[in-house]
Amino acid sequence: MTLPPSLIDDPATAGALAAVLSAATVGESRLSAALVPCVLRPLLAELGAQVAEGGGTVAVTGRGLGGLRSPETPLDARAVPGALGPLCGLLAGHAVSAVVRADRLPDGLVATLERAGAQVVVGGSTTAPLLTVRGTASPLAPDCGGPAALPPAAAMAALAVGLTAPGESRVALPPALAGVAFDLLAAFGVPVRLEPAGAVLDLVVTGEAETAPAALPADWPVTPVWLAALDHGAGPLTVAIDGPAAAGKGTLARAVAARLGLAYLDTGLLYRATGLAVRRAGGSPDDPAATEQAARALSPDDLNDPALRGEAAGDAASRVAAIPAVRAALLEFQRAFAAQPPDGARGAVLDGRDIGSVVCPEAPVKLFVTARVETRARRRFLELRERGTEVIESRILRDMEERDARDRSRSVAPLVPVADAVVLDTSDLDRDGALSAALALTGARVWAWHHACARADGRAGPPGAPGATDTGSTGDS
Ligand SMILES: Nc1ncnc2c1ncn2[C@@H]1O[C@H](COP(=O)(O)OP(=O)(O)O)[C@@H](O)[C@H]1O
Ligand SMILES: Nc1ccn([C@@H]2O[C@H](COP(=O)(O)OP(=O)(O)O)[C@@H](O)[C@H]2O)c(=O)n1
Repeated sequence: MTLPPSLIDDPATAGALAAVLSAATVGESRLSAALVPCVLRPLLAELGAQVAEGGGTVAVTGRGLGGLRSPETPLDARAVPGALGPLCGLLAGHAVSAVVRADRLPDGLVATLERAGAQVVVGGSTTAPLLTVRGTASPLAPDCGGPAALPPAAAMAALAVGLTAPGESRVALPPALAGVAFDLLAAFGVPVRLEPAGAVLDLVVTGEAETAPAALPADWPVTPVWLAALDHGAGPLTVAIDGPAAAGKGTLARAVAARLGLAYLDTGLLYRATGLAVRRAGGSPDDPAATEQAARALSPDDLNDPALRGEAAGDAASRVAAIPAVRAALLEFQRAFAAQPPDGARGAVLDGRDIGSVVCPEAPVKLFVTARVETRARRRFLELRERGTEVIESRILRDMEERDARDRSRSVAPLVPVADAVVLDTSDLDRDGALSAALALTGARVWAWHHACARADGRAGPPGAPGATDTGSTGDS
C-alpha cells in the first residue's frame, strides 16, 4: 500500500535528509539509489562516510553523531538543493569547518545555524553563494516551534543540529513534511515525537542519542516505513477519533480509512438512527424504555436514511446518547466492528464521542479532533446549505453549543479527550492539512504500538525499522 505523493511536500528534501543522516550513523544504512542522487555520494564520502553502490542500493557506513570530519574540498550542494539545509545543520553541530557551494541562499538558513552557535561566513555571489560553516561540538538546541512553519531548508538545518544538541529541539513543519521527517528519524532510531501546534506540527527530537542504521526502499517516503509496522502488529489496528460536532471527525476518519485500507464506522449514525426512530414512532428521545428498545431494534438499513444528517436528528441523538441503557445496547456492535472489521480489513477507524474512552480504550491511535465553535458552526452551515437545507448560522451555533454542553456534561461517557489522545485542532487546517496531520500522528502512534508489541513478545521490528522510541504527544486535558 502506498500513500499519495501529496503527503510529501518535498521528496528531494526528504531523500537528502536520509542520505545525510546515514553519514552520521554508525553501521551500514541501505538506501535505495533513487533516494541518493549520484552527486550527493562524493559529498557523503568527504564527510568521512564509506559509500558503496550496487544492485540499486547505496550502502552508507557512517561515522556516528559527533563523528563527522572536516572535508578537504568544498562540498558542492548545488545539484541537490534539498541537501543544503540538513548538511549545513549537521556541520553546525560538529566541531568541523567546511565550505559549501549552493545555488542560492535559502531563507532563514544562516540565522538558524548562527542561533545554534555556529559561525557562518557567506561569500561568492547571490547566484553562487559560498558558505563557510564553522560548527561546534556543543550546539544549542533550536527552539523553532509553531505557530508558523520555518522555510524548509532552515527547518531541516534545525532538525539536523538538534541531533547533536543536548536536550530537546523543537521544529515547526507543515503536516505533510513533519510526517515524512518523523518517519525517517524514527527509522534511524532517533527519539522523536510530534505535537500539533495550530496549522503546523512541532517535531521534537532528543539530541545526543545513538542513531541506528536504516533501510529505505525506493518507494519511501511515498510508502512510509511505519506502514510495514501495520503488518507486524498484534491484531487489527484501531484508530479512535473523538470530538465535538462538525470538528471534521467524519471527513478525517473516512479519508484515513481510505488511505490505510481500514474499515470505517460513523458511530454517531447509531445514535442518530435511534433518536429518529423514537421520534418517528411518536416517542420522546428522553424516554429510557422507548429509546433502549429502539437502539436494540436497529438494523444496518436504518443507517442509510438521508434524514439522519439533519440537525434535528443530531439533537435527538444527543438526547438518547445520555441514556445509559442506549449506550450499553450500542456498545457491543461498535466493539465487534473494531475487533473484526468487515471485508477482511486490517483495522478500523471509528469516530464518535467515547471511542477512545469507552468503546476502544486500548486503541493504539487516539485522536481528539476539535475546532473553534464558530468555525464548526460555519462548516455545518455551509454543509447544510449545500444540501439545500434552509438554515440560519446563528441558530446552528446556538444549537451546537447546547449539544456540545450536553455531550460534555452527561454522566455516562462524556465527551472529553482521554489522557493518551492527541488533540488535533483543525480550525486552521484545511481538509488536506488535517489529513496529513492525522496520518503523521497515526504513523507516530503505529511506530510506538509496533515497538510495544515487539518488546512484549520479543519479535523483530518491521523491515528497516531498528528501534524508534515513543512518539506522538498526549492530549493536554
Ligand atoms: N479541515 C476542514 N476544513 C474545512 N471544512 C472541513 C474540514 N473538515 C471537515 N470540513 C467540513 O465540515 C463539515 C463537518 O465535517 P464532518 O466531517 O461531518 O464533521 P463531524 O464528523 O465532526 O461532525 C463538512 O461539511 C466537512 O466537509
Ligand atoms: N460515539 C458517540 C457518537 C455520537 N454520540 C452522540 O450522537 C450525537 C450525534 O453524533 P454525530 O457524530 O453524528 O454528530 P456530529 O459530530 O456529526 O454533529 C452527538 O452529539 C452525541 O451526543 C455519542 O454520544 N457517542
